[in-house]
Amino acid sequence: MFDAPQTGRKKLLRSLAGEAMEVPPVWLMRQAGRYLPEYRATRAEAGDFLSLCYNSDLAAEVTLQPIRRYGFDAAILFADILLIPDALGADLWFVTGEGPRLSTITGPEGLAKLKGKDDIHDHLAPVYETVRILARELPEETTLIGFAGAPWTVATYMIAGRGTPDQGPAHKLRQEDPATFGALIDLLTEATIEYLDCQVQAGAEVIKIFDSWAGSLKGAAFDAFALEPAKRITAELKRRHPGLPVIAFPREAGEKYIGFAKAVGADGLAIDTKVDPAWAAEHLQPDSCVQGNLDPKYMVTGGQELVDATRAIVDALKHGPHIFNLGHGITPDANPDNVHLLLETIRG
Ligand SMILES: Cc1c2[nH]c(c1CCC(=O)O)Cc1[nH]c(c(CCC(=O)O)c1C)Cc1[nH]c(c(CCC(=O)O)c1C)Cc1[nH]c(c(C)c1CCC(=O)O)C2
Repeated sequence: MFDAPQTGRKKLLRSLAGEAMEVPPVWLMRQAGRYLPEYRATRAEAGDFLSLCYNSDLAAEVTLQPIRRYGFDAAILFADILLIPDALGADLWFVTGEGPRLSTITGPEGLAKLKGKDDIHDHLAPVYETVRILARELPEETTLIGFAGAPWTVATYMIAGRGTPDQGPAHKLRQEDPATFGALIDLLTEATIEYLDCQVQAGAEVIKIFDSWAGSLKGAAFDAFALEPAKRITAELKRRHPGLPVIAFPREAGEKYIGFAKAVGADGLAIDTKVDPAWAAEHLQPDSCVQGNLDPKYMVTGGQELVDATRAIVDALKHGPHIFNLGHGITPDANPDNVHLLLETIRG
């Protein structure tokens, strides 16, 4: 931690290597999204969200749009965490205004219908091609982030067949049929390793693991199904690609954020809006680069409140490695001008 400055290296990689910076690197979750008119136009051209994900040229185009408009320090591959279940054979579709729908897994028969961990690549080839295009086309100072959902979060959608407020169906399977549940987590862990390995081979420089529903796992279940899979994925990716930086995002982990990055072997830890940045500086930054955590609501409302909240986060985290981001994705009702205000506040 706190290495000597490595000028010349990309800013985001310097933060992940442990360097504290006066002006932190910045990117936003969902920075390519519906709040941008150019995204809405490209999405209309693609037809629907999934067609956009699997159209390499258009997916690369929407990834580049926020980089052109704002000059963020990182671009994140445009794809979705649910492409893995799609590749494994769980039919996936999106209902406009509602969200994802998939076939459900309620027992061993549902699991048996899925493909193996090595049978996903034909389906995911367009994603790897998107990464290759981006590796060629991004400005040299911009870091390319690849990603996947964490096994638990992806499993919650595969088991319920949709998003759920409390991940109830996944908790039920976990408790009532631990063999099926455990086998699903193992399959997802192994498939995710192969998927992310291919993203890195195609040119992704950093990997982020999104565990959006980690907070609904408590105690030993958190350790077994949020921490352990992230640790397995990180260890295997780093074995295959020594030096690869990994960012973990066990959203709403609360006290369980403490020690998570170290236990997993992650270089960065993304924090949600509920975490106090001063607490993160004290408890999390000694172990890892901290990424976060402005409330996305400020991107809708803007003004002096946005400026003050942004400065408070930068100040609280400036003595250690920090990547500025939101605590969750930017929303479709965000005002694109507020992103300029955010960047002026951070960069001066
Ligand atoms: C749970 C989850 C999903 N997807 C994702 C998560 C984990 C993070 C989180 O909690 O937000 C992650 C995700 N989704 C998307 C990305 C691309 C990278 C990025 O911009 O951050 C990433 C990293 C694009 C997307 N994924 C989705 C959109 C909106 C699609 C559109 O209508 O154009 C985008 C830009 C769709 C999506 N995808 C998913 C849902 C529940 C929805 C519907 C909700 C919504 O419409 O906002 C599953």
